[in-house]
Amino acid sequence: MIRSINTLLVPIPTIRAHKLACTVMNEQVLVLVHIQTEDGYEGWGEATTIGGLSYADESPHSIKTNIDTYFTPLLLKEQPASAAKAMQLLNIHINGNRFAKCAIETALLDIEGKRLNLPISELIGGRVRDRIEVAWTLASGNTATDINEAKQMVAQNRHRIFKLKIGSRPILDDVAHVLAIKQALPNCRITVDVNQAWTELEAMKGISLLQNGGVDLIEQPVSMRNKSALKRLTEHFDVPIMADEVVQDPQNAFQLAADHCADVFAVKINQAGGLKAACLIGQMAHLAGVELYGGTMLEGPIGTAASAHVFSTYPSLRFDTELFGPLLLTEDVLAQPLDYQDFGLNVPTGAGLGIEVDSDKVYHYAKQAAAMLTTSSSLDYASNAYSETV
Ligand SMILES: O=C(O)C[C@H]1C=CC(=O)O1
Ligand SMILES: [Mn+2]
Repeated sequence: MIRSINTLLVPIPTIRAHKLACTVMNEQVLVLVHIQTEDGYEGWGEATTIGGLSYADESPHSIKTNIDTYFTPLLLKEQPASAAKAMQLLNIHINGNRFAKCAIETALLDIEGKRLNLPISELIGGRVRDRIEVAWTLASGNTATDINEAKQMVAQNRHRIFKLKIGSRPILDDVAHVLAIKQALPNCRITVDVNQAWTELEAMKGISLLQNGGVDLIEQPVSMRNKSALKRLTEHFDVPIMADEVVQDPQNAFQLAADHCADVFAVKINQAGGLKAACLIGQMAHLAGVELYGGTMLEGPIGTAASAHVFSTYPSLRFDTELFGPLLLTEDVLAQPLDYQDFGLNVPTGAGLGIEVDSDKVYHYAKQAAAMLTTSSSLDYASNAYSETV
């Protein structure tokens, strides 16, 4: 029996400004879900989004409000006997809200794994790999700083695959920035993420220059609403094109895979609507001949561990992952940090998520953040996220 569900907003500063086409992040707000059962088990889940409402249609505040107002009363009343039954119940009664569903499913699977003494990866299909390679995103906004950062990462055996965030500057400036980095790091794989910023015409020009410069992968160059443009670009260019924002729930991913709108899918557990949904997307993509990349919504360690369990089950992970979220944050919320080594992350092996959350720290941070919110209104919070982009 579920005894309680607590939803906590935990803002954590980033180690440097993280610049995307749609926003500039200086902190990440983790939405943590803490579920306790009558027989003494506890599970943790996490949802994150990027820059308030600037990236997706759920914000940390909407996720918390919707869980507290709609999910929790339903789950406490119906007391579903398993994570699968809980997700079935939520999907019948609650539309959308994929990020919130992901956080709840993670916490319930954490409990189920602990109860059965199995890692989540074994509950959701079975892991086929214990270690995943992890890319780093260079997004300081400055070419020399990015090159320096990348060289340090390589020297420290931290990362050798890099993703560059572009799309907010004129195309030729962005291309010059990317090609300078590619030339400085000839042995590293370089991906660019345009975060939907280009029109199809701009994408034709930008991708052609990037392809000639040896860039390895192009992520979501055009609007997620323009699937046919994505498909045309995929057909036109040799350089692989990756779909990100457009890959949402399994049904929508099914259509994208069937129509081969992209060469690669970036799968994110939040965007998919949960861990099992993300597994389903991975399996479908694989069957349709679409390659896979383990994406991040810049989750903290809880969401990152959950993602690692999912990606460990994929039959193939040709383009590796970008599960670097915890490394972008100035504070950890785990008693022991995740095990990053040799350019990758070891998938936790313990029961459930296989991590131990420092609950005193997390409740303390959430309390501090709530106190700050009562002194500056939540509207200010939203306008801050907006003003950073302009
Ligand atoms: O991929 C995105 O669009 C979002 C996110 C993932 C890595 C990063 O730097 O931003
Ligand atoms: Mn992306």
